[in-house]
Amino acid sequence: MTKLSVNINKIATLRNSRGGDVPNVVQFAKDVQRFGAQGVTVHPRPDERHIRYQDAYDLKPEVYTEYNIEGNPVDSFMKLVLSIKPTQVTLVPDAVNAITSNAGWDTLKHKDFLIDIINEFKRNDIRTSIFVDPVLKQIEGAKETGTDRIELYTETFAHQYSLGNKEAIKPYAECAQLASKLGLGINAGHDLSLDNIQFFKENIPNLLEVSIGHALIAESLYLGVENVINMYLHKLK
Ligand SMILES: CC(=O)[C@@H](O)[C@H](O)COP(=O)(O)O
Ligand SMILES: NCC(=O)COP(=O)(O)O
Repeated sequence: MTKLSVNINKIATLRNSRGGDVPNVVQFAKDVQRFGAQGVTVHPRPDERHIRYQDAYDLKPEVYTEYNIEGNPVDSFMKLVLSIKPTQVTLVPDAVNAITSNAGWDTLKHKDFLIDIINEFKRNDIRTSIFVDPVLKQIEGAKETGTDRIELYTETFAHQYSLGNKEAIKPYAECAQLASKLGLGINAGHDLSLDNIQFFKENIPNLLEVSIGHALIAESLYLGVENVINMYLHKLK
């Protein structure tokens, strides 16, 4: 079975656009777990434009499934994760001003840095995962860092699949096979959706967890809007 971890960054983005507390991110996390999600993911960025550091603390007592905190291990992020002690930390090399994550780690170039950071989290009993492109030598490099898991960066797959190119799964399947052989756990995320998730899952052996945010929230709007319009119409009769 592959676990679904719901990335709730978009809920924070919507809340922040009005400055109040609607929608409430903690309530949303409680609800997705009640509906069956097996994890909650947040990706706090230093500018806190999406999820805020305080949200990550507030979520800690309410996330009774797997709590996954993603981000670039700058000092403030390290401090946050080490004090919350989530189930898993996913290291992502995102630039401060990037709209969203747009590349995996160069695990060869940053090997020593990653080893130090991963050791620190493992000393604190936090499972580690590192965000990587589907490139075999990067998986081998990931193994050298001592990480428990990798997260395959699925943007290219999702884009190519939407264009009808099913061959785009190949490098992911090859990397997953290698990762399994090396004893690395396999997560995946970025732009996974109701359209592509089944095909991805069927072709990736030993897929432990996917984290999904952007598409899942957009799909929830579409799949829920008819119901909400009808509720308004009913009250306006
Ligand atoms: C690590 C990753 O794949 C990203 O998708 C990220 O977690 C999403 O974060 P945003 O919602 O802030 O773009
Ligand atoms: N790690 C990927 C993630 O948390 C969600 O990415 P996306 O579904 O918002 O693209």
